[in-house]
Amino acid sequence: MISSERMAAVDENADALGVPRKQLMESSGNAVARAVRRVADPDSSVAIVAGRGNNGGDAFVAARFLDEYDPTVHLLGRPETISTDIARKNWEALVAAEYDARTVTDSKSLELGDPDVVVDAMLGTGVTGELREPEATAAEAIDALDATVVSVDVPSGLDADTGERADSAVSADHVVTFHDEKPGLTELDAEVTVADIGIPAAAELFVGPGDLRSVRRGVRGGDSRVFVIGGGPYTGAPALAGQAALRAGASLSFVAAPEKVAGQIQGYAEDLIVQDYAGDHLTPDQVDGLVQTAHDYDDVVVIGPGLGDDDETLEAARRFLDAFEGEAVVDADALPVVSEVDTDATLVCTPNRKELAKMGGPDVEGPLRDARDDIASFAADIGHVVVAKAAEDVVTDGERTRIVRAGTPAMAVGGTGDTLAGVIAGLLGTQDSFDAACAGPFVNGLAGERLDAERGDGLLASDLLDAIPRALWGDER
Ligand SMILES: NC(=O)C1=CN([C@@H]2O[C@H](COP(=O)(O)OP(=O)(O)OC[C@H]3O[C@@H](n4cnc5c(N)ncnc54)[C@H](O)[C@@H]3O)[C@@H](O)[C@H]2O)[C@H](O)CC1
Ligand SMILES: [K+]
Repeated sequence: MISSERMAAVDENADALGVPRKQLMESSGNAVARAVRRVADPDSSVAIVAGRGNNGGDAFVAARFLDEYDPTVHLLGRPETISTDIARKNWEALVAAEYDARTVTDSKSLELGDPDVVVDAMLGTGVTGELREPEATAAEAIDALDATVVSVDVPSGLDADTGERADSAVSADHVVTFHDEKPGLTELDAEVTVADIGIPAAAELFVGPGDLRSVRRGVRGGDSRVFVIGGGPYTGAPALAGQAALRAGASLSFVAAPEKVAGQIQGYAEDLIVQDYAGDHLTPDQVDGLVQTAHDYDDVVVIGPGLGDDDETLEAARRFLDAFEGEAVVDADALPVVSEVDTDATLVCTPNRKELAKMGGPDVEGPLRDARDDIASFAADIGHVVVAKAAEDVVTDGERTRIVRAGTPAMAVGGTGDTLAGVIAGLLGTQDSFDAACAGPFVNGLAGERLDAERGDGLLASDLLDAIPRALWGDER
């Protein structure tokens, strides 16, 4: 089962892996032609009714695989209004090859005749709202025919995710959908075929540029604040995490740190708002105040960077996680307490392989990706998202598991885990925790790749900070 949003991301990931959409369209069209052949007799007449998007594009391809039926193709609109170049190229190929390809500029001139089979390729996952003209009249004309209706991807007018039907949605006898079942088709009274269109499994397993589409929309539309609880023996880590969160879209970034080091942390970056508490390390008596602040301001918390593992500090981290009910990234020294608390918070844990074992997860020798099932069952046990960090990261919420290949050996330097924790936190405020956990290491890794390409080795974690926005936004703005 796959949602339209995820389908679009997987399409884009396939493209990035070298399987372009035009190739997918060719496979889609071929699958539609096979379905027509299954329901048609050798002397059947076939009419194709196509819209102006890729749904129509699939049918233009199908026409080329149905030569023996000499199909009539009706494009609902002028060719210059075809909305994608891959669909337009397939239309132009039909015209150049002298198929019976007709353009219908007004619904009254739609002449379907009396075909035995109709291919409904007006609207697929791009449909929005009630059917407009000429699709609405065309849908009624299709339903009025005594023909077998084969719908491309979804019956036109049906929402692929919810199954909601627009008033004049097409009633299909058969549906050929692509790559995976669509939630909106489960209750449909029609024969549904799921056609494999050659999308590599890697397009779903490896986080890719397609996974950033929804993340960008979220960041653009959102407004999140991050609250780093870190610092003590170390001062750089909370500063890197706090700045990385801003670079990934957080609007404000606070750091709560012991007064002994607060000034030093503030000194790293004026962009951080550093709040100090008494002493030189986190102690349990600070916890209530920190929880109150985090709840009052609905902050995404990052707990752990540079915190230190003093017994009192670990007890404080335990109490914080016990009481906190929001979203938090847990990193570094705070990780071992996660499996000791029963928290209502939504956590994203970011252990490296040593920390993974230390927090009760699998003790993995080789590549983490080979142990992804064990890591997934650990995530399911603790009920939180786990980002197990290595050359290739494993991200899992216990059900879904993705691998992040982005990054370079140059990133094996102190502090890149802190920027990662900050990037995830910066995204968490506006994303589902699993999506933020997948996008975070991908963006952090892309930033490292770009810097490595530009400068070669000697990369510093602090160099990543201003490369994060470009990695997140790509050439989109
Ligand atoms: N991996 C895959 O699943 C692949 C799917 N393919 C096919 O692509 C379509 C989705 O194509 P898209 O261009 O995004 O949108 P549509 O063709 O569904 O429709 C957009 C088209 O229709 C117009 N429109 C939208 N709403 C309405 C309305 N209510 N009334 C009238 N017209 C409407 C809009 O203006 C656009 O022009 C998917 O379903 C698959 O069939 C790829 O071909 C291969 C990979
Ligand atoms: K359709």
